[in-house]
Amino acid sequence: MSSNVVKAASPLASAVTGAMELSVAQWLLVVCLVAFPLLYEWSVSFKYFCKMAFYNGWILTLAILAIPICAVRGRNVENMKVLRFMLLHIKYLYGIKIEVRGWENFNIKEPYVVVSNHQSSLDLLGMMEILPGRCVPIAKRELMYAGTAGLACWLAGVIFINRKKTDDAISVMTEAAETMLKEDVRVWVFPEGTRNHSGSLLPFKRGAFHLAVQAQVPVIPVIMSSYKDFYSKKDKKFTTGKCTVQILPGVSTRGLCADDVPDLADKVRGLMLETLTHISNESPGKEPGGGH
Ligand SMILES: CCCCCC/C=C\CCCCCCCCCC(=O)SCCNC(=O)CCNC(=O)[C@H](O)C(C)(C)COP(=O)(O)OP(=O)(O)OC[C@H]1O[C@@H](n2cnc3c(N)ncnc32)[C@H](O)[C@@H]1OP(=O)(O)O
Ligand SMILES: CCCCCCCC/C=C\CCCCCCCC(=O)OC[C@@H](O)COP(=O)(O)O
Repeated sequence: MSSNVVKAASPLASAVTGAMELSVAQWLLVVCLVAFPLLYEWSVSFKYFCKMAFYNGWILTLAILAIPICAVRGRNVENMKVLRFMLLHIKYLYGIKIEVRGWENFNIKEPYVVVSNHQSSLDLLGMMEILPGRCVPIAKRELMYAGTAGLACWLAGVIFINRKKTDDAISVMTEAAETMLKEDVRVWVFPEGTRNHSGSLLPFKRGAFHLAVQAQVPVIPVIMSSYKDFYSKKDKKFTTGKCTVQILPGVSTRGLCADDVPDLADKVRGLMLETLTHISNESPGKEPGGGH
């Protein structure tokens, strides 16, 4: 008898469950199709979080494609080209126009050290726009553990340093000076040592300049203009916009020794700060050196 009741109730129960499932699905659909775009347009910070989440998610996804391609060659600086070409389109997805000035300053055959300002993880876009051949960035060790992106970076020869252990970091960079010459490799360093979105430059760490002096290669400063018009982590703002990337002429280190490093670092920082101020304050549409 009781089994009959269960039998009779079960079609009803499954109908109720089905209706509930449907309504949950419908709710999800409403959230996705209506609430999400409304919230996206209405809330500047929601848009910011979505765009940043997609940025990181998309890089992690692209890395899944990049890993097998890079793995064929093993750990090799030539793999940086693969990452570069896979990342170049992201600026279009985000409506960021990048204007590069001073390309000719990269026309040096031998190795050099690139130093650039570091505002946010979006710097990756400016970096990939101009990354010279056989050039690897120096990155904090934590990035190596960023899932698929970390593995892709490792395969592309990114040099990881442990910022918590100065001696280790210095010995990795000293080794890099030898590798640069032996294997004809260029190195990209963010001498501020951390992200800085103040519109100015933090005091420079000296590792990049020791590296250049030890290898006796030029330092090429690269400055990416302030993102303030389209991106602010503090205000949770992320719109479309324009960024100017200026490559400055190389600063020679020939004949310099370790004692000259502080002056070299100060000189390069001065040049970069002047350029950063200049390119970040140009009114939109105005050409460099314009004003007539
Ligand atoms: C398609 C899919 C793609 C998937 C993924 C794709 C993703 C990416 C693609 C690749 C792109 C990756 C981009 C990654 C960007 C990441 C950027 C970063 O992580 S920035 C953070 C790390 N970088 C740095 O920190 C570099 C700058 N730092 C330094 O140069 C530092 O000096 C140091 C790290 C070497 C040491 O720092 P610290 O422990 O703070 O000590 P200091 O006070 O700076 O130095 C102590 C003294 O030592 C002297 N010194 C420094 N270096 C050397 C050296 N090489 N030789 C001799 N002496 C050295 C220094 O001058 C100090 O002495 P003093 O007397 O005070 O001058
Ligand atoms: C399964 C593990 C999942 C891990 C998820 C990690 C999510 C990260 C995903 C993608 C990585 C995007 C690569 C961006 C490269 C830019 C790196 C960057 O800008 O690092 C910051 C560093 O320069 C300075 O660090 P701090 O400002 O000192 O802090």
